[in-house]
Amino acid sequence: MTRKPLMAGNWKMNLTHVEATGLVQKLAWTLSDKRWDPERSEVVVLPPFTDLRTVQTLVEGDRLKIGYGAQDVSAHVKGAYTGEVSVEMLAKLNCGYVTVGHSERREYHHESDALVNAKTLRALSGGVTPIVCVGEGLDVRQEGEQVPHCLAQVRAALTDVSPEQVAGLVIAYEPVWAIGTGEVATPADAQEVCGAIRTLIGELHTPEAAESVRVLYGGSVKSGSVAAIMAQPDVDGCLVGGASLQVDEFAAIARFYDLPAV
Ligand SMILES: O=C(CO)COP(=O)(O)O
Repeated sequence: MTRKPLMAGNWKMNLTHVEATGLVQKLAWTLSDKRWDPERSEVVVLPPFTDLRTVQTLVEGDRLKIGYGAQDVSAHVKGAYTGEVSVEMLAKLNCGYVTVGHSERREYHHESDALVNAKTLRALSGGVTPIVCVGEGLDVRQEGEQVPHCLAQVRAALTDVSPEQVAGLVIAYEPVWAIGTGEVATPADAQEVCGAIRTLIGELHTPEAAESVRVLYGGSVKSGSVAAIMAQPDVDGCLVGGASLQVDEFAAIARFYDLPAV
C-alpha cells in the first residue's frame, strides 16, 4: 500500500482573511507554474478559523487542487462553550483536516492527553481527519526518552479509536525543540520516532492500520531539509510552520520529490 505524501502548512496565528487570499492565490499560481504534480504530494493549508470561509471560496471557486483544514476543534458537540468551534462547523466549510494536540496548545492552553483524545474522537465522528500532534521537549530529548514519551502521547490520543479510523488518520511528530527554532531534527531523529509510532500502531491496532496511517515530521522544515527527511521510510510528509507562509518555500516543499536529498 502506498501512502501519499502530505505537506500541511500550519499558518498558526498569522494572516488576516485578506492576506490569506493573497497567499492562496500566489501559492496556487506558483504550484502550477512549477508544475507541481498533485499525484505525488497532497498539499494542505491550515489557516486560522477566521480565514477558512475565504480559503474555501478560493479553493472551490477556482477548483484548486489543494486542501485545507483548521488548527483546532472543540471536544464538545455544540452549545454554551464560548470561543469554541465545533467539528460540525468545520465540516460545513468542507475542511478535510484539523490539527489536534499541537504542542503550542498543550503548552499555552494546558491541553491534556485526555482532551487531545476527546478532540481526536470528536473530529473523527464529524468526518474531519485529525492530524494528531505529539513530540518531546528538550529535557526529554536530552534524557534520550523521546520514543517512550511520544509513544505514550500517541497511545493516549488514540484511546477508543478503531483500527479502521486509525488507518485513515495522520500523526505528526513534532519535537518541541525543533519548532520555530531553525533547528531541524536529523533525518535519523525523525525516522526513529516516526518508525516507532508506526510499529506501535501495528501492535495496538492492525498491520493494515500501521501500513496506511500517515506519519509526518514537523519542526523547522525548509526546502533545503525536506528531501532528506522525506527519504526516510516512515516519514510520509511534513507539518510546516514558518516556511508555509513563504510561497516559494512551501511550493518547493510540495515538490520535495524533485529536490536533492542532501
Ligand atoms: O509547529 C510546527 C508546525 O505545526 C512547525 O513550525 P516551524 O516549521 O515554524 O518550526
